[in-house]
Amino acid sequence: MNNDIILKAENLFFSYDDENSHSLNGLSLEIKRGQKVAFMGSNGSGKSTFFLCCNGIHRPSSGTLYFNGEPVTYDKKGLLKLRSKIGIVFQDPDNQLFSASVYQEISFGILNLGVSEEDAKKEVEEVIEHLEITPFRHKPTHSLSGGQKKQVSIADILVMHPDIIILDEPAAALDPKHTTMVNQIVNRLTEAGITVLMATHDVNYAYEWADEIMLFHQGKVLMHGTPADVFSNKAVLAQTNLEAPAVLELFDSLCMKGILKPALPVPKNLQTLEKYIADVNINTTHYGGISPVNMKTKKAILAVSFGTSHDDTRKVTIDAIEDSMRQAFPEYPVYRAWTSKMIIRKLKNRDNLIIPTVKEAMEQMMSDGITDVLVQPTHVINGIENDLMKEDALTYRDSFHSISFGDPLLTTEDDSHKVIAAIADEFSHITEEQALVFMGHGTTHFANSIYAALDYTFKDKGYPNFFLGTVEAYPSMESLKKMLKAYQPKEVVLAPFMIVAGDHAKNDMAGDDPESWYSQFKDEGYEVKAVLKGLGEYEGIRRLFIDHIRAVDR
Ligand SMILES: Nc1ncnc2c1ncn2[C@@H]1O[C@H](COP(=O)(O)OP(=O)(O)OP(=O)(O)O)[C@@H](O)[C@H]1O
Repeated sequence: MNNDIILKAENLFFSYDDENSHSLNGLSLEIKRGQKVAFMGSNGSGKSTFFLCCNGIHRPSSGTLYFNGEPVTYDKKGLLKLRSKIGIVFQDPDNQLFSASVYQEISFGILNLGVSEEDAKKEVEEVIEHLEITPFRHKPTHSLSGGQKKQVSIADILVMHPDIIILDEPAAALDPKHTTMVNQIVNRLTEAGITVLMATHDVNYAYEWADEIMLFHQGKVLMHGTPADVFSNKAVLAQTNLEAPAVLELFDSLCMKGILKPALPVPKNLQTLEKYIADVNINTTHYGGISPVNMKTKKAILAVSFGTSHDDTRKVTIDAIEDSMRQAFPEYPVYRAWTSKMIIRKLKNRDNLIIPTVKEAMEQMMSDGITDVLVQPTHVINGIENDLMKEDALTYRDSFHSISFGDPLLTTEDDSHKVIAAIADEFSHITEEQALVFMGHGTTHFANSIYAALDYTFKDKGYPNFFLGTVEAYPSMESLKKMLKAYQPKEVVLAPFMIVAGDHAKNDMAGDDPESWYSQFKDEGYEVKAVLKGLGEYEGIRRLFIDHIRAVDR
């Protein structure tokens, strides 16, 4: 037998009553020397019964138990040897402690082994000191606290110099302070090279402590392996009524949210997870998948737009933005994706033009061997479109080394200032007698508030005659009318606050329909002029998108 294996069970059967119900039901397992093994599984799955077979309290009806490679014989000599080398610390110390004084209790076993009183005294004193029993060593055992009794019952076993210590739920009924103390003692046992087998229902403790988990189910081992392997097997956990440890659950959900990279080593404890979180740059836009080891980086930009069916405006807006990306990043191929399925369908039917969705573009990049994706939306705000686009892209997070997201146009305060500067540049000819009124789209998403904020910032930055309203939300046409009445311009100049000058700009803003902004402002008595120029046509806006890519290109 492999010398590393200290204990081996081969097809053990054991029944308490009739032969039809087996508490051990063909149990086989191997324990490596010096390991910390957590025995887990639902109540009644056979853990304690196995332990009792290990020190001869029970004898398997069939099968063989090997200790240090030798089959265990359950005769008197065999049992004496077994009990001196494999010690059990029972769950309830009252089932174990029977001597009146602490000293008598600890020395009982070793004296029984035939060790001289003098040598026994030396051993007992050592254990008393090692396990910090000195402060209560002169108390009668019955008056000790639960934690102190546990210390003495571990001392009982430790003094025999066992090769294996079995602990049955060592922390049961202990308060947190005593649990920590017992855990520290257990750590010292393993540091001393003793093989420790522990039955526990505490998944969090077992996950962090154990080298190996033995998962019992109906009298045999259902699964064994490293804590990470066992606890990530959801089917096996469900079958044995176990929950995943909190640290794993938390790690999983932080990966799902894209906050941590799934490629990180699975954290062994909360401290490691805390470190991962501390290392996250809260402004991070990076999501990672496969390991970069030995992988050649091939980066690409994915420009994601809502889309437009108007070719004239597309050329000077979306196409122009993508062209400036190519110019700014000549080393990266630029891919296109649109988020409006309706427009994609329309172009396919009308012009037989195929525009990829985000998912299709991600697939294409995968097959082109792209390893790192810089996704740059041309969306104006961080609204629903942007959220959904990110979700779609992140479906592929495990297929790329990294996926990074540049911000939509209006994200930070600095963006607002730069957008205003770009507008001021574009409309430097606007006089005080004119009101420049922008039409934004508007949304029910909370990000809509940026429109009103920008309108406020126009004024704050010295442009009292710049106004921003939305077609679908606040600020509405009604608010604009009130504000213009207060400003009293001679002429209203309308312009879209959208990347393209498409349907909304052409119809809702500049159309002849009585409901259009053009008609409504006319009805209010203003001279009205419409400038059909999408934001994508402004050089300053295109530059801002490039800045946003640069910010996430690491
Ligand atoms: N003294 C006994 N007499 C009869 N049946 C018993 C006895 N002890 C245990 N059993 C039965 O043997 C089976 C295995 O019990 P065992 O105590 O070994 O399980 P366990 O995994 O240690 O459970 P727990 O997590 O509750 O400690 C159960 O069906 C139990 O009812």
